[in-house]
Amino acid sequence: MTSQNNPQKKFLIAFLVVVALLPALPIPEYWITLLNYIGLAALATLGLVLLTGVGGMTSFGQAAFVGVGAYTTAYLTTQLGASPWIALLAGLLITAIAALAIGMISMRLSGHYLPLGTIAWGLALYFLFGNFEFLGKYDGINDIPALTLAGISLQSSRAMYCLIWAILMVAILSVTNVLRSRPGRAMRALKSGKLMPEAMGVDTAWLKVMMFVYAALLACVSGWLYAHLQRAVNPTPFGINIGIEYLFMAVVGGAGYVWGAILGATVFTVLKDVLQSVLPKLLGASGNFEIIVFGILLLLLLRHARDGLWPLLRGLFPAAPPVHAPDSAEALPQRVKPQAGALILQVDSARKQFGGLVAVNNVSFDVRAGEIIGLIGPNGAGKSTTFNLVTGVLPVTSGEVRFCGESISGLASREIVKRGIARTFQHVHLVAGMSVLENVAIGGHLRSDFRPQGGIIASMLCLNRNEEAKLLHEAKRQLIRVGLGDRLHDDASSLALGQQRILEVARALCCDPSLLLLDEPAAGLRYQEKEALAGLLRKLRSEGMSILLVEHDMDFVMHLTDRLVVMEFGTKISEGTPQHVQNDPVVLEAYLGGVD
Ligand SMILES: Nc1ncnc2c1ncn2[C@@H]1O[C@H](COP(=O)(O)OP(=O)(O)OP(=O)(O)O)[C@@H](O)[C@H]1O
Repeated sequence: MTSQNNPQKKFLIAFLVVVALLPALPIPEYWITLLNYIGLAALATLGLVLLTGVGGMTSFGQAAFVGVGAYTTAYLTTQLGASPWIALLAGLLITAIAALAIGMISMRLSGHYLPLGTIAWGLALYFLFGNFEFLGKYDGINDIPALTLAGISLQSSRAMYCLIWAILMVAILSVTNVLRSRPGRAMRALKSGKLMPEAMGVDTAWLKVMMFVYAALLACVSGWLYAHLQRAVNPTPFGINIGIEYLFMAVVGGAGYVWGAILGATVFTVLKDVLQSVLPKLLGASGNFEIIVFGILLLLLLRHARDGLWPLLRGLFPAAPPVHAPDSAEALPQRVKPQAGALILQVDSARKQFGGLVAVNNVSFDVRAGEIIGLIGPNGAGKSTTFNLVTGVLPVTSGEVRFCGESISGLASREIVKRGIARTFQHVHLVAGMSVLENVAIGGHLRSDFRPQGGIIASMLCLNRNEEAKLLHEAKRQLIRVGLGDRLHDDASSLALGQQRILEVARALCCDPSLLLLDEPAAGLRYQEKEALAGLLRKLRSEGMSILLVEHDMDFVMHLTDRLVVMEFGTKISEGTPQHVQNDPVVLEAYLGGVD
């Protein structure tokens, strides 16, 4: 541990001591009960932080999974006499299966269809609880036994407080561990869309389902605790309006921050409690007036503090230490690179039609190992479309793309990067709020000992230290290689555009590619930045890297590339050395409208 993280550690220890000592202090029972409900709500909200705040997937159905946990233990303990701890395992299993099934359908929805989908299954589960005879219909199930742990009864609310907050702290720690590791970096990358994470080898659809299951399991534990605290369940606390309340807590606390779950749950629960007792007295009538106040507060919050309250308070607390790369670590395995001059990429009569428009018309060219090839042409010539055919963003209409002799036509981006083609983007795709080092580490997503689910579980339990050390060390090595070794811990979005593009090259290098594909790397760069980028690409070529770049900047490509492929109206019109292309009348005609 460095001295840098000592204040953070001290703050955390102080917080944990306060949380642990609270039940021993002469605090009124009422406050302990309120703290219990805050803890339960924070646990369910933590799942939404992961799902909505980190992953960008809005769910109104979180309360339904709280219900699954609560009803499973209520039924098994009262009707079958099962131990509550066995019932917890059963609840987790049922939740995992249900969330897997629901997630596989709803996580594929995008835009407003996803929240609508979550409302649909949230309502469905609510009515299921209320209509099954064996679950007591709308009356629910009573006489749920109190929990016992190692022979000690947890009947009192102070005893339940200890269990609820201990579980909440473990959950916070597990989510924090995940978010600071390989699968967590992929999760954090999801918010900006799936294009970049898929290009780094992330199976985004599966990762979203895993996040959904993780969030549902947290809700299930909250429901299990609720049932044994309340000793009775009915469908009301698991309805869609409570799902909206959890979402409200996540937004109020700060949907992108794990500690925002506790803050949001505290603010909401306390405010609701106060408003429910004050407003009827003030207005002289009974009713759910607090909902009107919450609506107004939410509007004000979204207007003035979109990221919730936690970012406003965060400055008062010591910052979390940045993720560090170790000075030495075992090297990650590297693929065997093709011999210099070997044919690695063959674009063979590739054609792409968008309806009646032929964007790429039977284009053929090759790339050999150790070459820099430029793909140029006027606006609308079909360069980006060709780039997308090679990187798997678009499928070819006809023709073939082969990499190292294997056909890659029709493969998804994440399959193509697996084979050794890594890319950068015309409009840089970096994860804001994440350090330069962690952004580059996303490139090493596939270079892991763990498969996706295994990776999440290993990260939760801190079993991934060795893997993380190797990965972060590799990211640091690539950053030093491209000349950004002194910016490791800066926020990636604080870099100048030229450095951001170089960062993208480092991230692509972290994929261990045989071929680098760069989409307009010089776009928007100043002269010195272009010089620095060209110098880096020459250095990579001298180290044996093959590079294919799409570019508009003639000066940049003429001084850098070994060969150029020129396109116009979707067709290849010339190919050869920069000198040859520069003097080709067909090219001059395309660019300047004639040799004169
Ligand atoms: N998804 C799409 N749907 C329909 N038409 C498209 C699509 N993508 C590209 N096109 C069309 O295909 C043609 C080639 O576009 P493309 O973006 O590949 O050209 P480009 O050479 O990269 O141009 P620029 O240099 O301006 O980016 C254009 O006429 C464009 O409008």
